[in-house]
Amino acid sequence: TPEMIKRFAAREPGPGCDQLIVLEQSPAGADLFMRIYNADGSEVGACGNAARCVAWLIMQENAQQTCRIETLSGIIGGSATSNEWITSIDMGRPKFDWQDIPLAEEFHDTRGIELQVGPIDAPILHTPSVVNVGNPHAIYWVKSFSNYDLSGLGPLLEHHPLFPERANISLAIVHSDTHIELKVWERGVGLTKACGSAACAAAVCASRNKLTEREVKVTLPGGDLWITWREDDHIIMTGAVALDGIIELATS
Ligand SMILES: N[C@@H](CCC[C@H](N)C(=O)O)C(=O)O
Repeated sequence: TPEMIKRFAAREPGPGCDQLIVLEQSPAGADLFMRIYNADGSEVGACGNAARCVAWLIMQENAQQTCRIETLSGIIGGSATSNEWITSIDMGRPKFDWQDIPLAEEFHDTRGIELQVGPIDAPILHTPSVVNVGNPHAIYWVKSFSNYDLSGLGPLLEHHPLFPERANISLAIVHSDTHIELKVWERGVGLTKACGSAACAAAVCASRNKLTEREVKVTLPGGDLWITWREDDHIIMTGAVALDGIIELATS
C-alpha cells in the first residue's frame, strides 16, 4: 500500500530510498515487469537508475549480454558493456508534444514554455524545456545553482497546475556542448542525488535547443551518466551500478 511504501522509503530512521522497485513476471514477454513506486507511494512509468540496476541484476544472474524490461510506459532494453559495473539502457524515444508530457494547456513549442517563477519583469526562473521520457520533466537552464533554493521551488513547480500529473523539476547548467550539470527535484521524492530519467530529459532538451551535441556527460551530485540521443530517436543512458547499498540493507 502507499502507506507501507512511505514507511519503507523514509530516510529517517533510514536508510530509506528514492524508489521502491517491485519485479514481476512480464505480461508482454520481456525478462521482467518493473513496477516503480516513488517514496510518497505514487506509482510511475520510468526510473532510469532503477532500470540500470535491474538490467544489471538480470544480466548478471542469467549471464545475458542484453535484457528487456517492461514498465508502465513500455519496454526498455538493457545491455552490458565491456566494464562489468557499467550498464547501458535504451530508454526509448522522448515525447515533446504538450499532450504527451502532459501539460494542462496547449503549447506548440515545448523547447521553452511560459512558466516563470518570481516577478513578471524579473523572474527568478523562466522558460523551462519540457519532455516526457516515460515520465514528465521540466528543465530550467541556469548559469549557476547558487542563486536557487530548489528545495523551496521544487515542490511549487512539481505541483504547478500546468502539470496535471505533476513533474520532475531540474536545474541544468550547460558547461560545454558535451557536458551538463544537473540538480533535480524529483516528483514524489524531493531533492535527489541522482535521476537517470532527468539526465536523459536534460540531454535531449539541450540538444533539441542546440545547446549541446547529441552525446553528453551529465553530472549529478551522485555521479556521472553518459547520454546519447541516437539518430533513430532512441535515448541511450550509460552509467555505473554499485552493490554497497544493497549489502548494507541486507545486513541491517
Ligand atoms: N520520481 C520520478 C521517477 C523516478 C526517477 C528516477 N529516480 C530516475 O532515475 O529516473 C517520477 O515520479 O517520474
